[in-house]
Amino acid sequence: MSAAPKGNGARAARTRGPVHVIGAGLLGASVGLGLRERGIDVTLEDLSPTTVALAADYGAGRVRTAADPAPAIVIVATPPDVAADAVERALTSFPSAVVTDVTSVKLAPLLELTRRGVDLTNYVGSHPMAGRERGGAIMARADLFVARPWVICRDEATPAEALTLVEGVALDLGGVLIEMTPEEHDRSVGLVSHLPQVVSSLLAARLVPATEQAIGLAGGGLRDTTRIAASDPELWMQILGANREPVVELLDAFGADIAAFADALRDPAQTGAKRRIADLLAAGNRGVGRIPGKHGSSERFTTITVLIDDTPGQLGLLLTELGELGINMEDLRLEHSPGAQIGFAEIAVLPEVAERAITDLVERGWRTL
Ligand SMILES: NC(=O)C1=CN([C@@H]2O[C@H](COP(=O)(O)OP(=O)(O)OC[C@H]3O[C@@H](n4cnc5c(N)ncnc54)[C@H](O)[C@@H]3O)[C@@H](O)[C@H]2O)C=CC1
Ligand SMILES: O=C(O)C(=O)Cc1ccc(O)cc1
Repeated sequence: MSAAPKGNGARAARTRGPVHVIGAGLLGASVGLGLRERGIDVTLEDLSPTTVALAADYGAGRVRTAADPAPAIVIVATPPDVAADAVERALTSFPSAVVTDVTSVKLAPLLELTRRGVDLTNYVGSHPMAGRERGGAIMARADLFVARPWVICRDEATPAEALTLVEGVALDLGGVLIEMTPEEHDRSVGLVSHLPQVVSSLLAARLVPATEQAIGLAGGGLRDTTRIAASDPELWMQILGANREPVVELLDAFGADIAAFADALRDPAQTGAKRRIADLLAAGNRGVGRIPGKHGSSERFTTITVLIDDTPGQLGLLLTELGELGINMEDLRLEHSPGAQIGFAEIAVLPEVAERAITDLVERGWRTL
């Protein structure tokens, strides 16, 4: 658990409670923590009494009792395979409330609710594109949604007041609103979230039989491409199962790319093989250039790498000296060299100050890469 950054509370909250959260794990408790920081009354419910008590202990809200007034808004944050059940139950139990859910897939729960004939006037599906590898209330953070996209799936029948309530919660939590149809949403997350999860997991699975010696050589490249392989297999089985059509299509296309790449590499002497390899690698450059940075895709940063002794105080000293030099640090990442008392501080700065930053740091005795 961690506190929200200062400043999110400067603007008056849009949301009027009580807000009721069903499913007090990572997403539910993070919603609760963020809203509580804005002073909004939050009640919690979970299948697990221990989880709900834990989330309440952390300050994500209070456990709902029969004496509580009806909520104005209900947020369903259960696993995907019970999301439709929980939404239906919420709409029935709290007929005056607007109900949203944060499920990672949007079409399957909607189709299931429609198939059951549930009146969906008060339901607006949504999905914050923010998460962590590990679930559970213990991993929750009030600032999880800050500056992250929050997809809202409304349709022409959605009442304006219902939309305003759901958007208000997303904005109060620092999210950036994006409107999409459930189909657009599922195809988009298939590409930017679900395919990467499968690729990362399969890549990391290749490491299982590797020797200790080979693993010992691992660096940033492997870490970057396998971070999300640490995600919860049960949750991902549900997400992938609920979005299987777009994901299978993407996997087939990706498999064809891999096969084409391997064919070209197998016989690089054949005419055009080198060009095919270069074209695929260059397309990767263009693709990665399209991923939005924290200031949007148009402004990207230059990373400078500074070697630091892996001893207390060194990083603090580096940051102080950067401040003295008037260099604004946009992002920071730390890497440790296995087996050596040395670390690498990767500092993102504006491209126009990168050269000066390196010169000035070297002048002060720092080693850069
Ligand atoms: N983990 C992530 O990175 C993200 C997850 N999501 C979505 O958020 C939802 C929740 O995911 P997490 O918070 O990661 O999972 P989690 O496992 O941390 O929390 C889910 C909670 O729901 C509870 N629960 C299960 N069935 C329930 C029921 N019928 N009624 C009440 N509570 C019930 C569980 O006991 C658990 O505490 C999922 O639908 C997921 O697709 C959305 C964005 C990111
Ligand atoms: O790690 C990341 O890149 C994420 O953003 C995690 C994530 C996982 C599942 C979601 O439905 C949304 C976001």
